[in-house]
Amino acid sequence: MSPSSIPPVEIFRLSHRPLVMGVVNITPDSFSDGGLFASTDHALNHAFHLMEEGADLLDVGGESTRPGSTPVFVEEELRRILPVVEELANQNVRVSVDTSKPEVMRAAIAAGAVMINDVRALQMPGALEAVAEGGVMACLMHMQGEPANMQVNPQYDDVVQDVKVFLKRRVEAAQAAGIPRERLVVDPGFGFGKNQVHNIELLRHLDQFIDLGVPVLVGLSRKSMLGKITGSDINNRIHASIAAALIAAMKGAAILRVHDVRATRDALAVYNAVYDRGSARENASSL
Ligand SMILES: Cn1c(SCC(=O)Nc2ccccc2)nc2c(=O)[nH]c(N)nc21
Repeated sequence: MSPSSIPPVEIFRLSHRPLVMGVVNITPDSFSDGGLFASTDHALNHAFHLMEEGADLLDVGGESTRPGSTPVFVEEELRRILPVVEELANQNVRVSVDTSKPEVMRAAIAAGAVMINDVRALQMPGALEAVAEGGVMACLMHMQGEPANMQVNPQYDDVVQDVKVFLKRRVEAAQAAGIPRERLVVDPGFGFGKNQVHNIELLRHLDQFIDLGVPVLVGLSRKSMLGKITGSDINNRIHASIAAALIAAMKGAAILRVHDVRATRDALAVYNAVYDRGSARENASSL
């Protein structure tokens, strides 16, 4: 495990690109894991497995944001994630916490989280302050509507421009709240209030987000956008996920949020070997 004593911002300066962020769901109804990780032990076992597979950091979530999911109370979300975040941070694992609630942010940061991954882009009252005071990184993601209704009838004038303008405004709001640009990451939010055409458009023009001047995080792994293209069900989307990961990498993504860490790391190693974008570590095995 790399030392987590490295300041959060260093994540992007000391490592190869794109980074691989492994997904650890601690939600009974979590989408692709079907509640396998309902307990702390299951979650920790999975987390350490993902680190062994080569994850650069993990995204720990205690509230499912699947379409139609119902919100979880603060107490329940804290009960789910804190034991996992504390143990992982103690083991020098870089942990991102997927939450929109300021109270959960503050507790997660105190427990050792180095990033807050907010699908609501720090729009909840108190969220900007929690991250600014916590001194950690933040991922600002775009979502249209709420998980309960976001897929009912998503509408955009121009999905790429509309999402880009939203993210630009959130970056500005975060900077105004005292979060420096080097602690920010943006994310178009695939599947969060987007239909198939919107999702494809966003991936095709992902490079448009680079000029926002902050790293871009992408979460495509196993999502229904890929299932619609291949006709594969949720547990058979690894090939499509790898294809999507490489497209995102070619278009400049800096972090990939994935379920299948080893497969993604291997695919990126081939990509980096050809495009020479990896760190010395990537090619060390060939010396
Ligand atoms: C927390 N979180 C999620 S959860 C949805 C999910 O994985 N669904 C899903 C997973 C597997 C299969 C089907 C759907 N997606 C993102 C993302 O794209 N970006 C950022 N930053 N955070 C995210």
